[in-house]
Amino acid sequence: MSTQYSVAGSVAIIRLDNPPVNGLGLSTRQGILRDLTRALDAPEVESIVLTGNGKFFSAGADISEFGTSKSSTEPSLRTVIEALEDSTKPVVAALEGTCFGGGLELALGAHYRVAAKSAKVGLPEVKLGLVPGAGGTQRLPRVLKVRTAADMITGGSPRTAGALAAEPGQRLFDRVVDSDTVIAAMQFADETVPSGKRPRIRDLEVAGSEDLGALRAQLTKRSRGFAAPLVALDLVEKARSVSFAEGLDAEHTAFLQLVGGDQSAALRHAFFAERTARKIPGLAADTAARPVQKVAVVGAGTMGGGIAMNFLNAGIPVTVLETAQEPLDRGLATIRRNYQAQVDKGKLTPEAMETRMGLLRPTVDYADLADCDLAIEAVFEDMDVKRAVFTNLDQVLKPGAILASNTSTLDVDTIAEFTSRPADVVGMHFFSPANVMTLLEIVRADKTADEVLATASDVGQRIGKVTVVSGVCDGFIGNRMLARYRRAANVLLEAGASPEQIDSAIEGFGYAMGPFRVGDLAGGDIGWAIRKRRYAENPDMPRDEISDRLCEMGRFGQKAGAGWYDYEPGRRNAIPSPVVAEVLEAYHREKGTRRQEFSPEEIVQRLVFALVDEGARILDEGIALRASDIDVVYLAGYGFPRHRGGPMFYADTVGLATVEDALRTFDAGIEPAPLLTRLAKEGKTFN
Ligand SMILES: CCCCCCCCCCCCC[C@H](O)CC(=O)SCCNC(=O)CCNC(=O)[C@H](O)C(C)(C)COP(=O)(O)OP(=O)(O)OC[C@H]1O[C@@H](n2cnc3c(N)ncnc32)[C@H](O)[C@@H]1OP(=O)(O)O
Repeated sequence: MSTQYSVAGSVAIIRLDNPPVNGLGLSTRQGILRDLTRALDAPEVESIVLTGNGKFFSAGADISEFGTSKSSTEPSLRTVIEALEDSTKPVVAALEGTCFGGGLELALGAHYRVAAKSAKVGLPEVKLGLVPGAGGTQRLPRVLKVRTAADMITGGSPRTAGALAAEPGQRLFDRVVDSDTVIAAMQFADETVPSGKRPRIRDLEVAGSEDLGALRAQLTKRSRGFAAPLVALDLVEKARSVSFAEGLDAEHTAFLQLVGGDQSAALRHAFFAERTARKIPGLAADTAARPVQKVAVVGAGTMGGGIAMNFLNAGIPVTVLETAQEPLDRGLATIRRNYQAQVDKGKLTPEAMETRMGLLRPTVDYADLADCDLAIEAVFEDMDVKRAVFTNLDQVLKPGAILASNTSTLDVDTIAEFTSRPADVVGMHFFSPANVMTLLEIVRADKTADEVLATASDVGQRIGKVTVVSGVCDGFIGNRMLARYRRAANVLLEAGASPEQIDSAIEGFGYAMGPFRVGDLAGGDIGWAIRKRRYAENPDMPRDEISDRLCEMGRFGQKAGAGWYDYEPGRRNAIPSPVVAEVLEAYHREKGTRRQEFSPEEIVQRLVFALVDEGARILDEGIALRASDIDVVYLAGYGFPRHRGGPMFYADTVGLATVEDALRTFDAGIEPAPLLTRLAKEGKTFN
């Protein structure tokens, strides 16, 4: 059983002990009931303390049990919670570390709660496409302001016990301490708990009548088809209008409906996929990451500055190198300005900002990098420039240091050959803005050593990134698939669809922005320059005629006040453009083609299945280690709707045979990826 029982004086202590996070799986639920019975039967025991292991009270229900018989095998979590409530001896929950989901619901079943001020409590079920399913929607509004409870349940973000205890009228915590929480709970049980009094949250009324209309409007606007937050809000509002028992039943019904649905399956897939992506199969068992205590960043531009901030935020000293003092000063000023903006918004204290800036060492001299354990190059995407940088790094860095390139388009194998130590070279592809985007592609070159790969992955996680290993190919995983996605959008445009039709269809699927609104945001000038260079290098290359025409008109997007859409001065809302409409009409007149009509469903299929087809090729070539890694790349780095699980998971839910058939229909000239065809034929899935 996954609990430990002990008695100190007249207090029984039930300690959850189910590594790694005290998930409330069946064995833990059984252990709590067994120990509770033992405490109730022990004449020397007058009160009971329920606690965790210091780092975790509990991370909630065992998510891996959902979909198995264990999750609905008694004792259910509700049964355990009701047993605590009905205990004839007072139960005090001692909350330390993380207390999430079913873990908080368990604590709400205790008669009293003593928490460490730093304890983090939350109901993150919506992030899994669920609602709290063991009374959280009905108990939390009885001990906090309804709006606070609603925000926590519909948003899923945790709060500290210290912050919640400061809320006027809160009845969630009976004590919040800075000292040892279990001892404080024992003392509370011994000295403060009135004999015989065992208050139950379920007997309280929901206090206050705050209007939740504004929250509902906000959730509705942001939902983009994602159901759980609004279902959760309905349940919180129900807590005000029906009996506790009725509310509990409504919650249980809602939970069962959501846990059996596609959106929760997708989000649970995403949760585990991100954690699986950290694991690199095939590494030698004794592979250990090298220590990284000092980092160098070469290039203080937008990417270099953002990359440096990741390490400064993690308390890791950074030496930033530029070729000359002026760009170096400019880069440092940008970093300082970014931190100041966070201070101005109250997201960072001035002291923390100065601490981070104090870890930053600027230089124009490569010799100053000699003591760094990892150097990350973030300079112009030109192989000659990379050669110069890596030649210098190879000359100055100490043996064992790791040389990483942030390149998003160039061959890391080639870059490795610029050095005398190709085994120490790896790609670390950050996404802009590098201090904000969570995805980090770790690019494994042919000669990259196992421990270098492990180190890059480990460092990525230390700075809070979602890391995915990619092999070397043009665009690695994400950008290679993006090129297919954009091509599919252009094919639709050339066949007759408008930018707004395409964008609104994919945004209805759940993307925050469609490809043309993204294009206007990013700006069309850089892409145009790359296309012109490639046209010159390869005259037979098919032209992106419509895009080229808009660029020739100076319509580079928001920065130019016009692009695929028109924009009012100083505003960013995209307005369908008569000019673009005329460009499209002229294009079809010149081609002698009739504009075709496309349903939103077909538009979505064409764009998403193009991602799937390229993902299948990437998987088949071994560029990606797992289909779920591809999903992680698209969820963490490319705005794929999280409640769809990623392109490969989505294809699994649609059915690979359906995907293959559709691809053949859209373009008879393109043979779907062999892996896709093979799996479809065998009735299998990617994940
Ligand atoms: C289909 C029919 C089903 C019918 C069911 C009927 C049953 C009805 C009863 C309903 C009861 C509902 C109870 C409740 O309302 C529901 C829940 O509690 S859902 C879970 C809510 N909790 C969460 O979402 C928290 C998820 N975890 C995290 O956010 C983080 O893990 C953390 C807790 C903040 C810790 O972060 P880190 O320290 O970074 O650690 P990791 O994230 O790397 O995790 C370490 C390790 O643990 C695994 N893990 C974490 N949380 C869970 C979990 N809740 N369940 C299972 N496993 C978990 C994680 O995957 C890692 O594993 P590893 O990669 O090391 O193998």
